[in-house]
Amino acid sequence: MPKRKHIQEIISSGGWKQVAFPKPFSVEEAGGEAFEGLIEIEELTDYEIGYADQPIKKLKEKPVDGEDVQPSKKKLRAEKRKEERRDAKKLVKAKKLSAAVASANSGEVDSTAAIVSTHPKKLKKPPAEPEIRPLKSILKKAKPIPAESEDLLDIPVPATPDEEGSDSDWEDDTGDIDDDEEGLNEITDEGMGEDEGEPIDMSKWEQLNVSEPILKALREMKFATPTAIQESCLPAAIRSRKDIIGAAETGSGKTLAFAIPILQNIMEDKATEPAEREPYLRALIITPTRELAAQIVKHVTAVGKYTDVTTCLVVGGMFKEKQDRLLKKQPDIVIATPGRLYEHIQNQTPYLQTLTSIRYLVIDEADRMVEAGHFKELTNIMEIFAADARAAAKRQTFVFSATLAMEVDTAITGRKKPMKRPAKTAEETDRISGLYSVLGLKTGAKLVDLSKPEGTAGSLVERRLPCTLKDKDYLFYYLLMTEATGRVIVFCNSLDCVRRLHGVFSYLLTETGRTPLVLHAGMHQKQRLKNLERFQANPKAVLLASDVASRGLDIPDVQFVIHYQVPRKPDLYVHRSGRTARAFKVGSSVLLVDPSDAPASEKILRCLHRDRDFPLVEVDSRMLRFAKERVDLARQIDVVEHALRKESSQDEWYLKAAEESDLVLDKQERKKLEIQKGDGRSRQSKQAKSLKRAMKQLLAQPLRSRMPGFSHQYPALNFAKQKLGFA
Ligand SMILES: Nc1ncnc2c1ncn2[C@@H]1O[C@H](COP(=O)(O)OP(=O)(O)OP(=O)(O)O)[C@@H](O)[C@H]1O
Repeated sequence: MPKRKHIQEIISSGGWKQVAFPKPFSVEEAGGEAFEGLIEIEELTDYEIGYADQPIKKLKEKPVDGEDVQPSKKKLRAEKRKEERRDAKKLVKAKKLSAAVASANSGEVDSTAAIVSTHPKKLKKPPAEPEIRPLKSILKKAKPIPAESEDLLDIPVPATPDEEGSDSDWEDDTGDIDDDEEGLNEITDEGMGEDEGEPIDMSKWEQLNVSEPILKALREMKFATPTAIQESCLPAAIRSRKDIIGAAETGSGKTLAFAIPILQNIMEDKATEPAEREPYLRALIITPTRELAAQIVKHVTAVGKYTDVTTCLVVGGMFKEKQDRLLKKQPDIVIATPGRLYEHIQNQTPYLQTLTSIRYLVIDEADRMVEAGHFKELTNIMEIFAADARAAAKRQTFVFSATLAMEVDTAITGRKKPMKRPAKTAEETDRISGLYSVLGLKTGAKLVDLSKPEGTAGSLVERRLPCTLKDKDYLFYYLLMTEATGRVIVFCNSLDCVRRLHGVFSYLLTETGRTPLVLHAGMHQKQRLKNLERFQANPKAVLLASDVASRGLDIPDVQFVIHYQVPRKPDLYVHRSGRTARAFKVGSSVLLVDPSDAPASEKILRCLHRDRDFPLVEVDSRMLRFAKERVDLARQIDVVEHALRKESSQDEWYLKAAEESDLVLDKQERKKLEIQKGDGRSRQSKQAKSLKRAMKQLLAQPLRSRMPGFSHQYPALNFAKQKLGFA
């Protein structure tokens, strides 16, 4: 319904002028009684109307060129009339206010006062009269007033919806609306600029000394509060510039716990250094995987968006020449994997020749980085750093991981009763103290260990599904069909396992819109990144991965992690599971435990201080039957497709070899090969087609209609327990 417009005032610079009628005026014709007694009709010339929602800003005066602008007599009369009206209004308002105050003091509710409070527009006045201020603005601004200074306007009148946003003073008070006049008026009409969203209170970050450019980015990212690890690390890292050893659960924001101090400290360094100083490499962040390095670049760039700090990614699988070009731009921070970084050092890439003088060093996933036998290059790099003692003394080092404080080398046999973990100091913790010497940490480093004995994220739901090797695929698909229906990461211990699962489930999952993607170290880097992008783009995607994806990857909304094979090391279990339940969101992890996995599973429980096994996944036997039916068909398709692929590649190889050695194949041989190339005529090809048709039919049948009475609630029947004798 259109809003009725309230006329606030009419200002005229003209005068009243008689309206002439072409014929004598007739009361009857004009509408009868309403016009009785009418003598003449006059119209007001040259006026402007002010509506409640559109007040008059200023009367426009149009001076004639070369003339002094003198107000006409008519104009002066109009001004006078306007002033008289204003005075009269003020008087009425003042009386009403006095009445309101009197009634407020006496505890009575005065209806007149209520009207005043609900129509603050009527309190509007020219700026020259500050003694009458809109109630709402006063109430909003009201601070406790000492008894003796209480004045007439301190009336506790609640705001009404009508008042909301109807007064520009009120909006000025909020302090977060553009103070442009036009804008204010627009917002007044719409009511407090709802589109702007709630202002974000960043005071928690401010208390940690985070500077404005970083605050601005955090505000945009809607990160209103620091996480516990950030809260604990930032003061020591920013104010005291201490070395930091940080351990906290997966997905708890460790990246920003080092990224913010580094950005902030670099900004401060730049501000205090002579402007003419040549750019130099200030910080180095080393991570175990390329994907993680690329992700850290993104995080640092996002939070450093409003700073002048620059970054560069240096990882394997990228053209070295391109990296050389990027390094020539003299970035402030290099984020690298150890192998490629060391290659650059050996090749004497000019910008990295000043590497030892870096002020900030981060070793992310540090426990993995210093593991014996891994990252030999890192040891070499650390030796280069250690050689310059003066630079080392000035350097601030950050060492982070979710499993930094975990004792992972517990023997597989002989389950011990979990012991209460004693509090650790930096030097007491074996794994951590090892880092001191390897990474050249200074004494007095701040140890922030927020990791819990149970190791995994608090918001993670952990379960297990015992199975035989034969049933593993069925139960795996059962999970994908029933519970793990969102974005899922499936971890395997070997590349062979990843490849096999991809083969078996490729067609089946693709048909249900969940094309499985693979990620392992044996792939081209470009394909790795592409698959990760595709995984992030599909909310139902399934990623079949090796442990290259287990650490650090922060993919939003991963609903489920399935350990198709139990990891052989407990810290890997923590990291794999940590790809879900990130940033305190809920997520699930299931261990598929076949008999060969049992010892590793035991080890995990022991290391993570669990006194009982993970709870079991409940399995609905009827649903499992459908899973079996589909998986069996999928396996057949895989066998035939595999044979086809093999044949086709053999033929191609044969033809190519024949071509290269100028062998002339006779017609018959060529024909035979072409038939076998599988263009729909070969036996396997036909078989594959018919199997796929069968699969389509199977998938087209809604599960519910095939199971009368099935309610999609899983009855408490545990097929696995019963069938496999784990009950
Ligand atoms: N203060 C914050 N408020 C809200 N979200 C945050 C905050 N800090 C970080 N995050 C988000 O939380 C997620 C996890 O952060 P991050 O990747 O740094 O975790 P992590 O502790 O390094 O995990 P992992 O141990 O697996 O490497 C990211 O998406 C990050 O953007």
